Amino acid sequence: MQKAYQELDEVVGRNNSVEEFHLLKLQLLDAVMEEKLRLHLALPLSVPHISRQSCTLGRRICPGVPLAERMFVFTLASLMHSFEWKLQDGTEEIKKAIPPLRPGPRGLPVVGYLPFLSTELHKKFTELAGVYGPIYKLWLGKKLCVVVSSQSAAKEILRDQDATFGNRDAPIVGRIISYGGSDIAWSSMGPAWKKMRKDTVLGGTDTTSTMVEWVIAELMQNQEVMEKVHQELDEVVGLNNCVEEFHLPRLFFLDAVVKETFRLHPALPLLVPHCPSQSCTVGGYTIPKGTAVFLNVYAIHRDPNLWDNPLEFRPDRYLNKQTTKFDYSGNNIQFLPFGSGRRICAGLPVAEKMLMYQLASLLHAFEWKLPNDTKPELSDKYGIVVKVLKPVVVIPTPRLSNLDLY
Ligand code: HEM
Repeated sequence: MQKAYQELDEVVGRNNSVEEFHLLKLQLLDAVMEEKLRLHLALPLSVPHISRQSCTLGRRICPGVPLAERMFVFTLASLMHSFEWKLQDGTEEIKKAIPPLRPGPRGLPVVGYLPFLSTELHKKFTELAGVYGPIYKLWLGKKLCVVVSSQSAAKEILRDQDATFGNRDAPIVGRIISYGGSDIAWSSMGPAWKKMRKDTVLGGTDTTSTMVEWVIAELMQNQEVMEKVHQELDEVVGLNNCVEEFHLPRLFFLDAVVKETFRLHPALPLLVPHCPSQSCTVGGYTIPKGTAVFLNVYAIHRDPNLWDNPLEFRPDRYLNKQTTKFDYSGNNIQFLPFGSGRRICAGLPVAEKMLMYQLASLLHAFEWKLPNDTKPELSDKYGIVVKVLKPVVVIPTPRLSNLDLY
C-alpha cells in the first residue's frame, strides 16, 4: 500500500488529478492488478465452451480486455491518489487464509483408518508417507492424527514449537501404541508430570532388553563387526579383567554398533504421540489443537536423503569425525531413538549406561554362535516396543582365560 501511494505521488503528484497518460507509468499498480487477477479470478472456471469440432484455442477470449484493463487501473489509481484508506474502527485485520491440513488416506465412517492398520504400524505409516508426503492426516476412530516423517517437520515440532507439542493424548491412540503402561508417558505437562518424571523407573527394562537382543541379532548377521567389537574389548578391557564402568567411555566402536542398531531398529519408532496445546502450523500445514501427532522416527532413520545406504548396517558412519555429530540428546533431528525436547526419554542416561554395560560384559565374556543351520531373523513385530520377531537363540562359549572371572 505504501509503495503504491509513493508511486502515485511520484508519477501524478499531489497537485494534479490522475489522467489517462499517467496510467502507462504506474507499473506497480499494474503489477498489483495482475497479482489480484492471479489470486482472485472473477470467473474462475471461465464461461463453458462447447467444441463442435477439433479446433485451435483462443478465439473466445474476453473482447473487453483493453477497456477493462484501462478502467480497472484508472479507477484504482484515482481512488488511491485522492484518499487514504483504512478499515472501519472495530473491524478486525483481514486474516491470512489458514493453510489446510494435508490430506491423507481415507477411512471408513466412525472407525476411520483403524481397520486398515496392521500390527506393523511404523511400516504402514512409512508406506503412506510415500503416497501422501511427509505430513499427512488420518482418522483413527474419532481421533484426528497427523503423521510426520521428515526431519524438517520433526524439528519444527520437537525443537521450534516444543512447548506447544509437549502434551500427550492417551485415549484411542493409547490402545494402539502404549509405553509399558507408564502413566508418565501419557500425562500432559504440569506439576504432576514434572514430579513423576524425576528418577521413575518405568517401562525402561523392556526397551533396554529388547535393544540388547537387537544388537546381538545384528552382530550375528555381521561377523566382521563382531570381530572388531571383540578386538576393541580385548584392547580396552583385556582378557584378564571384567568390564568395569570406567571402561565404557573408551569403547567407541561398541558405542557406534549400538547407535547403528538404534537407527535401524528404534524401540519406539513413532515415539509416544505428542499433542499440541493449541492449533499451530507445521511445514505450512495446520495442525489443530488436540491432534495426536506421530513422529515417524523409523522413516527419518531410513531416509536416503539423510543417510548413505540407509538399509545397510554400517557402524563406521558414527566414527568419521568429519561427519555430523550423533549422540542421544535429540539435538540432531536426524537421529532420535530417545525422542527430543522436553518430552525426551526420562531414563536416557541410565538406559545408555545399562545398555553399554550389559552388552560389553556379555560380548567380552563370551563367543556367541548361532545353532547349526540357523540364520538370524531381523524382522520386527510391533508391540509396546518393537521387538525381534523370532527370539534370537545363541550359544555362548567362555572366552576369558581365567574362569574365576565368571
Ligand atoms: C533402550 C532404552 C530406551 C529407549 C529406546 C527409550 C525411548 C523412549 C522414547 C522414544 C520416549 C518418548 C519420547 C518422545 O515422545 O519424544 C521415551 C519416553 C520415556 N521413557 Fe524411555 N526409553 C528407554 C529406556 C527408558 C528407561 C530405562 C526409563 C526409566 C528408567 C525410561 C523412562 C521413560 C519415561 C518416564 C518416558 C516418558 C517421558 C515423558 O513423557 O515426559 N525409558 N523413552
